[in-house]
Parts: sequence; structure tokens; C-alpha cells
Amino acid sequence: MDAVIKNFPNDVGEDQDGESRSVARPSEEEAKAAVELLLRWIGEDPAREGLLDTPKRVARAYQELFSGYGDSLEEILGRTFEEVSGYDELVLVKDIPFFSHCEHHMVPIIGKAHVGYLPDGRVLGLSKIARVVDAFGRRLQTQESLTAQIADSIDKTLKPRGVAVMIEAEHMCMVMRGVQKIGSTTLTSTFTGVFKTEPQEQARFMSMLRGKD
Ligand SMILES: Nc1nc2c(ncn2[C@@H]2O[C@H](COP(=O)(O)OP(=O)(O)OP(=O)(O)O)[C@@H](O)[C@H]2O)c(=O)[nH]1
Ligand SMILES: [Zn+2]
Repeated sequence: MDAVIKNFPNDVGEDQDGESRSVARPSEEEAKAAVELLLRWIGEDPAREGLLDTPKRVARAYQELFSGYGDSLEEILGRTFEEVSGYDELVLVKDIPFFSHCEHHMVPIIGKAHVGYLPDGRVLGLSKIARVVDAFGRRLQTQESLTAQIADSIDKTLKPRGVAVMIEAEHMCMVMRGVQKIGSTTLTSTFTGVFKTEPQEQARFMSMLRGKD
């Protein structure tokens, strides 16, 4: 064991029960041995030339694909600034591409996130919204949790009048295996604040998303 990483599956530093959690992290050698085992599990020979460096490559690729566990939401969302022009209308960043992995099969989820909020004096740098999507996307996920985590983290740190998040994604566990439904898309949405309490705000988000505003 060479380190202990904090696992933040559901929120900024908390698990689904609201308690902070940490898991023991194996060494890179241990991770490589696990990949070698999986190679044998699929019927491969880890000793053949083409596969000699594969455990190392996979262990490193996993570090990149799952780098979200190391991202600090406080750092990403900590820098907000006052909107001096007095703009207090909907800010919508749409079509943010992301790659995630489903927590059931550990295969890719490929999709787009649409994130909107109604400022209450302070605004976020636009790139930070895309960074939040990546920070939660680069973890094992369900689409529902991903949607809720993006909304919650922006809601808690920026404290806007409301946050609206919609995600459209294709789950490779439904495409490449199992029911094999190529082209099926899953849509999820979550609303906080006035998007929840005022139907016309939610309708405005939806029509702006569809380009009708
Ligand atoms: N709600 C939800 N379900 C998901 C998501 N990603 C994958 N799943 C589903 O998780 C379920 C896991 O079902 P299980 O019956 O335990 O696993 P399985 O035998 O591999 O299921 P099949 O995919 O039907 O073959 C499947 O129905 C997947 O489609 C997600 O983001 N949200
Ligand atoms: Zn899956």
C-alpha cells in the first residue's frame, strides 16, 4: 500500500450517507498484477510480446480515465466572481462532451452534459462548469448520480438561484453487451432552486437548450 486516496463518489468529500470515506490504494505493481490476471481471465497469454507492457499501459490509462477521484471540487468551484454588469439571467453551457464509466460493468458511458444556472450576484468561470463535468465523469458512475453530483456541487458552492442539469448519454454496457441496443440514448435531468419551484424557469431552460429562445 503506498497511499490512501479519498473516495468521493457522491459529493464534495462525502459518500451517499454523507460520511467521508477513504479506501486503501494499491501500488502500481499490484494494479499491473490485476491486469495480468484479467488478461488470463479472457484467455490471453500475458507473456506474449504484444502484451508485455499492457498491464503497465492499462494501469496508467486507468489513472487518466479515473482521474476525477483526485480532483478537488472546492478548488474547481472555489473561484467565483461578482458579475458587475448585473447580468442575472440564465447562463447555459450546453453540449459539454464527457466520457465516464458505468459502475456496474466498468465500460464507457459517452455523452453530453447541459448545465445551466441562474446567478445570484456571483458567476463561475465557464470552463469551471466543464471541469466539474469531467471531475465527476472521470469516476465510476450511474447517469443519475453524475447528473445529481454536478447540480449539487454547483448549488452548494456558488449558491445561485437555481441549477439545471441535463445529460444525454449512450451506455456501452447496453450497446456492446447485454441487450445490445445500438443508438439508444438515456436522458436524465435534475433541477434545484427556482428551476424546481417555478415551472416557467424550467421551461425556459428546456427551450434555450433546444435553441428556441
Ligand atoms: N439506472 C442506471 N442503470 C444503469 C446505468 N448504467 C448501467 N445500468 C444498468 O445496471 C443494470 C445492472 O443490472 P444487473 O442485472 O445487475 O446486471 P447484468 O446482468 O449485467 O444486466 P444486463 O445489462 O441486463 O445484462 C443494467 O440494467 C444496466 O443497464 C446507469 O447509469 N443508471
Ligand atoms: Zn453498465
